Amino acid sequence: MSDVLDATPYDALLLLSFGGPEGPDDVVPFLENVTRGRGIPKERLKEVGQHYFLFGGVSPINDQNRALLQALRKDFAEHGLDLPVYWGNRNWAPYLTDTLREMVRDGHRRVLVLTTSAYASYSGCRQYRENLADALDALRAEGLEPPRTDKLRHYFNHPGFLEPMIDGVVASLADLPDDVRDGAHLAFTTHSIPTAAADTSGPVEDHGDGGAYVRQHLDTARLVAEGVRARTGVDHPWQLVYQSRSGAPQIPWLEPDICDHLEERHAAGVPAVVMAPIGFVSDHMEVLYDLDTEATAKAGELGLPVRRSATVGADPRFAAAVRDLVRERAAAERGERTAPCALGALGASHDVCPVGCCPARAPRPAAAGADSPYA
Ligand SMILES: CC1=C(CCC(=O)O)c2cc3nc(cc4[nH]c(cc5[nH]c(cc1n2)c(C)c5CCC(=O)O)c(CCC(=O)O)c4C)C(CCC(=O)O)=C3C
Ligand SMILES: [Fe+2]
Repeated sequence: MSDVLDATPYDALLLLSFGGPEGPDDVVPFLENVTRGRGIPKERLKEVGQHYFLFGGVSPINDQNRALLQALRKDFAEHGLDLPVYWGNRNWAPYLTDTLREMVRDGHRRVLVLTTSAYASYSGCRQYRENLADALDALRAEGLEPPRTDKLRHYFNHPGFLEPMIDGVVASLADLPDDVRDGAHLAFTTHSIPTAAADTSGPVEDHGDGGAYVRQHLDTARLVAEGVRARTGVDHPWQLVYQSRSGAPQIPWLEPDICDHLEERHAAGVPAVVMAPIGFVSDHMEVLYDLDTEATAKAGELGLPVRRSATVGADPRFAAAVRDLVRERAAAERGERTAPCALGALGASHDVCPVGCCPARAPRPAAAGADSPYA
């Protein structure tokens, strides 16, 4: 008997991502899409526009998602998982609403959603769910019956997400000069968010003290550091630090920033640092500019050797992890008992975001959660 993976009751997977510009003319409209109603200072927007122009106005994120799409389709086909995979973005073409419309026209009624964000937080989870709700509303307004959408759980602690990052850090360490390698510290980086958003991230019982956002990242960081120690035999000191801060300066965001951290490590006599962007799924613009350009230039001024390790991108192990998450969720929806795969101290996170999970500053409808207005 050939192995067939049952995705029932789901009939399609939607890869839901951020989106990014694909040429100079896209940059300003893209930034307008991202920042609509978010209160980002004009100066910051000009600055971030320059980051994109430095790379010809092209974010690598769309090609990275095309590669992930291919990796998922290949993995599913090779493992008997008959589930078509679609791709839509929050902030740039292919837009989520257009993709969902195509999915409905293709007859899909039960859609499983994979976001390119592994952790809890308003920006990394609920905002995707709000945009999903907007898209479902748009379809309804067009007279189409919106499909039911469910979101895959956070995968920060899935081995298929961790293992490629462990490889990445090991490779970056190997790339450092021999005389500084063993003394290198690891700086695990993620997107800074307002501390108020961090403190209310995840389910209500996790709120306070950085919330699920910080706790999940600390678990990922520890698992990667342990994986690296198992491979190299060296216990590299590590810290979780932040990057890509925006917003008004008087509002507190998570700190320290990677650049301040590099300065502090250098002053403390640390001989080298590997920057590991565990907060991101691919080497997109926040990685290419904020780490490879800005933080690397800062390290250069200090004379501190640094390397930046790779994100998971389209690694086949990540694609296999997605297949595992689909299998697990489909079985759970069918009422079967499953053993969710998750490492670390926190265990597998919830399948359905509960009421009060990662609340917005101004409440808006969100799909694919316990407070969803949709079935
Ligand atoms: C947690 C988080 C993730 C990780 C989870 C996930 O991946 O979703 C993430 C990813 C990304 N963020 C991205 C780009 C931007 N984020 C911005 C602004 C903001 N991000 C925030 C948070 C996050 N962002 C926040 C709290 C803001 C402030 C405004 C607000 O409260 O909404 C801005 C506005 C300008 C600026 O201020 O930087 C831009 C252009 C891109 C695309 C990169 C590319 O093009 O390759 C990606 C993948
Ligand atoms: Fe962002």
